[in-house]
Amino acid sequence: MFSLNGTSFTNNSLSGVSRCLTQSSRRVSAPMVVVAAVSSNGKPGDGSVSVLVENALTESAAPVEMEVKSTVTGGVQDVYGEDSATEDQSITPWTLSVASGFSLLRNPHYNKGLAFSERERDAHYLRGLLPPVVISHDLQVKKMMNSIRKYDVPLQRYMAMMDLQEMNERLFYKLLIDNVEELLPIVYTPTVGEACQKYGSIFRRPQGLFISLKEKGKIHEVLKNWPEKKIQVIVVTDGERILGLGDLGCQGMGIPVGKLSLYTALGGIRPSACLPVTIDVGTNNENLLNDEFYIGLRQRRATGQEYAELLDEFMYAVKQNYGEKVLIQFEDFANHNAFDLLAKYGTSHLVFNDDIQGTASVVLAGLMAALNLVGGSLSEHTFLFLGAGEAGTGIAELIALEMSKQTGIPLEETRKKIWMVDSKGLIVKSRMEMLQHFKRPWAHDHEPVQELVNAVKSIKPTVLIGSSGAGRTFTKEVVQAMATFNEKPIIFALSNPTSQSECTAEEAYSWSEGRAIFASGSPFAPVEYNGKVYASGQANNAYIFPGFGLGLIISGAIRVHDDMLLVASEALAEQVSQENFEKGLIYPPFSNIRKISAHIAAKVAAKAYELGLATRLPQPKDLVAYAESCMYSPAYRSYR
Ligand SMILES: O=C([O-])CC(=O)C(=O)O
Ligand SMILES: [Mg+2]
Repeated sequence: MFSLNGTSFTNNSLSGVSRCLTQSSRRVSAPMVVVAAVSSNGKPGDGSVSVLVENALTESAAPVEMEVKSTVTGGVQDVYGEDSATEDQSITPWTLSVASGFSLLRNPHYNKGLAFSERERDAHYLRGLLPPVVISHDLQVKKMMNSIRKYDVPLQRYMAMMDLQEMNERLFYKLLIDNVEELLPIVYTPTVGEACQKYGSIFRRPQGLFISLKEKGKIHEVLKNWPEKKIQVIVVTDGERILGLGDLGCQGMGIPVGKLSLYTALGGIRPSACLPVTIDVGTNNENLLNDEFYIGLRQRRATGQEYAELLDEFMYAVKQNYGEKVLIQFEDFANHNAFDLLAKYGTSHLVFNDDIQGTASVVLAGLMAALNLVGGSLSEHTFLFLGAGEAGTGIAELIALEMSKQTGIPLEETRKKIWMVDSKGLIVKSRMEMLQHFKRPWAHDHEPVQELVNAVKSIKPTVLIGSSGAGRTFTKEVVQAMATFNEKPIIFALSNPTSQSECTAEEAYSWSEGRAIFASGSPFAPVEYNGKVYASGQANNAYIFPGFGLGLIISGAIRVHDDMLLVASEALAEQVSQENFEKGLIYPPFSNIRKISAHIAAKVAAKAYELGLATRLPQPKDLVAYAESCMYSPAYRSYR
């Protein structure tokens, strides 16, 4: 037992410490959690207890350290844990794990490797377990980047990053944040796509929860097996449409893991609040079914009622375990489920489909910015999509909505400025009967047209967007056609990873004689054409979802609304500087992403308050500053 500000606590009631601190200390203003309480003399018994507290929302703000003189009779040494009670009293108030010595070095959340100070080495039984040198966090980053750069193969770099995440979480995030432009293509598209294809062979330790048909009826209990209790964001896939790579079944797990590492690095959500989930209902991928190293259920995909029941059980178990403010991001579901799931759970849960809504918001932002280069308003442009799935129709709908808001013209009319080509050609009224429901709003009056190039010549779009998942479909003829009737054709090749991109940056610039305004879903290196260097933007939902999620969390939003997507687009477009425009860029550099995310979060949160969907009251006055103050920092905490 020990006492703090006149209140006594036992080992297992440390949650009380944070409440006491929150109530009584003037140094602690935001909701705080106790993250470590240790006796500084290193022995059970009398001594002083040093308590570390930090912002309960996102493990942000430099941790406040308080020295508390007290009597420790129960041996409160080397106790680490997190209090989840600050936010939601219904969740188990205190979880603790004991780590010192060797096990502290093996615990990725608390391990600092060679950065443990002399005092910490004494206090935590680390003497002899580490070589004598003590190095700084910055030097650790430099050292790690040095060794990662020695690998020539991107997948090896990916595996080195995953190993680091398992070894020292704060070093992993500092590396990612400090070198975001270099490491994004490793932990995210395109390399994450290859990692998913080979996930069975490279799988080492679970990084998220696998919920398969075997877990039916037990999902509530399965969620309890996850070590973290205070979850704020779940990214879930069923692996049926991983990027543009198709059905990768259970091996799709790389996607939720990658997306959530960006939630932390780019959006400042604390790692322990993130839960990657893969729902395994089987796979229709014959290669995987015949692969002896495949890690998923060896059966064809369950569909219909069996599928719906598993998803339903999952959705309700999530709400039961984590409350109604947990954000569930659907990722890389096939079209036929993605739209239905969003519609079904959009009114009962805080859900967001990144491929439909996140992609839409990022593309709309790029278009808003591109208008600065090409002129005209959104409704003066004509759009043609190749691919009428989640991304294509999601983007189209958001563009139509924005046009309608800007002009007052009804949505049914603004949609007529947008055309789509799918695998059967131009979507036209005569095909209506045979069309899936999400394609129907885009069936306009026109003769049937089979080929994309003929559709381009006939519709004469000012903007061409590829969202088909099929690579190399913007041929020379297509790009040249765009360049004949547009001074500056806007061309977005959104499909991922790079192998599925509709065309390369080099093709877009050379075939349009350097006139295209080009952006792609996966990154391309700058291109030299006729002595001039062209850098293109990455129209990837990674610009939006981290800040969007942060905005929902800091406002305590209970539902996602389309107007939040529109303000997120505006916030992103506002971050494109004059200097960026001068280089022909329509997206800001990723190196500014945390600032960008804070701006997106502030606008999304403001919209949540305006719409009456926010529950965290009162509304902070300066939402940008508040968002920034809530963001997770990978700085090491000192354990004294
Ligand atoms: O993951 C990415 O790079 C973008 C995305 O959501 C997808 O392609 O499905
Ligand atoms: Mg996706």
